[in-house]
Amino acid sequence: MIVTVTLNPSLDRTMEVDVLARGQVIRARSARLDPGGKGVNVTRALLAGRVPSVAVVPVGGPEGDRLRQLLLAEGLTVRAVPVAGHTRSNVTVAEPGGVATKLNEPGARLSHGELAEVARVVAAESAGAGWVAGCGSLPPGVPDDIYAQLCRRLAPAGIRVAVDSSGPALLAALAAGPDLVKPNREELAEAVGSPVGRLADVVAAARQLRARGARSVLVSLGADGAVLVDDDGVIAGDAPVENPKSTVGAGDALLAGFLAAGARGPRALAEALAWGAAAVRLPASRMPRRPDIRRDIVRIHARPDLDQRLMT
Ligand SMILES: Nc1ncnc2c1ncn2[C@@H]1O[C@H](COP(=O)(O)OP(=O)(O)OP(=O)(O)O)[C@@H](O)[C@H]1O
Ligand SMILES: O=P(O)(O)OC[C@@]1(O)O[C@H](CO)[C@@H](O)[C@@H]1O
Repeated sequence: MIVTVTLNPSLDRTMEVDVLARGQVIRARSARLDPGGKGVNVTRALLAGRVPSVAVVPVGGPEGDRLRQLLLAEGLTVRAVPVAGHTRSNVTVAEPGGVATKLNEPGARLSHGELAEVARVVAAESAGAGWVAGCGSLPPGVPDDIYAQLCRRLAPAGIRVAVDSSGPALLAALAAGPDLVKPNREELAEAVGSPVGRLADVVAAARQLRARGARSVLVSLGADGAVLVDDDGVIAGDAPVENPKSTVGAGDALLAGFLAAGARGPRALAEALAWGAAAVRLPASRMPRRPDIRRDIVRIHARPDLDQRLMT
């Protein structure tokens, strides 16, 4: 069982346009609504891969009701904690070739009591779970060390914690020794305070995160694939996609695939890359189902070329 915690879930509205031009009225070719938020997407991907998972989310207002309905319609197991603020709506403007521009709201403030209730539900759901994944940005009112608190609370029970976040929330989590963190290239650069232009920079930065407390670091690198730095060393890989449709949620699918495959070694990295690539071939933040996943396109590099310059 994998429990996901999304403190700042969203309704994700995606509009397809020919070209995004600032200051213009742009007529969208199509619009769709998906349930969103990083942990929510991880549970959606796990469900599609038939891996048991439950999503814990605060929900509020008509937007929160809609989010809950969409999740239930997809067949997710959801523990929705009612809150006073309204669940946010995030907008993606999708251009041809998989170029996505995202506008993410800050999200509704969570009160101290609401956060305590979410924590109570997470603790209850986590009993017997293999992993708890804390994913995404923090809404107003939530302290930066919330993921660190999660690690400290669950570690004594032998429950492993994965954190996919950015900025101060990621930095604070490191100090509590998460079993896994999944930064993308920008989040990694921000965490170490220097750019990562080559694979060698990625590896050095990932080692820094390990030195600060993370057990394993899975870095997602867009079209450049992903790198895993853990107790066993460094492995990298990629899975080329010719016609990317949408990269939104690809990092969540990657994390889901990694956890589903045991979160260690080349097999888990390969599965992660297969799930990430499959998400990129689908529109908006649709999560891949089993038939969408192609393992034959994955390339694993046990001894990656560290001089390699990153493309994306
Ligand atoms: N253009 C692409 N071609 C092939 N694979 C891709 C491409 N873009 C992303 N991927 C796959 O998806 C994974 C996640 O992508 P990325 O690094 O953009 O994650 P992210 O920024 O965390 O995404 P999100 O926050 O939207 O979930 C990559 O590690 C890779 O496996
Ligand atoms: O604002 P955050 O929490 O960083 O990211 C939220 C979000 O952009 O992430 C998901 C894709 O990974 C989307 O479903 C959602 O809109």
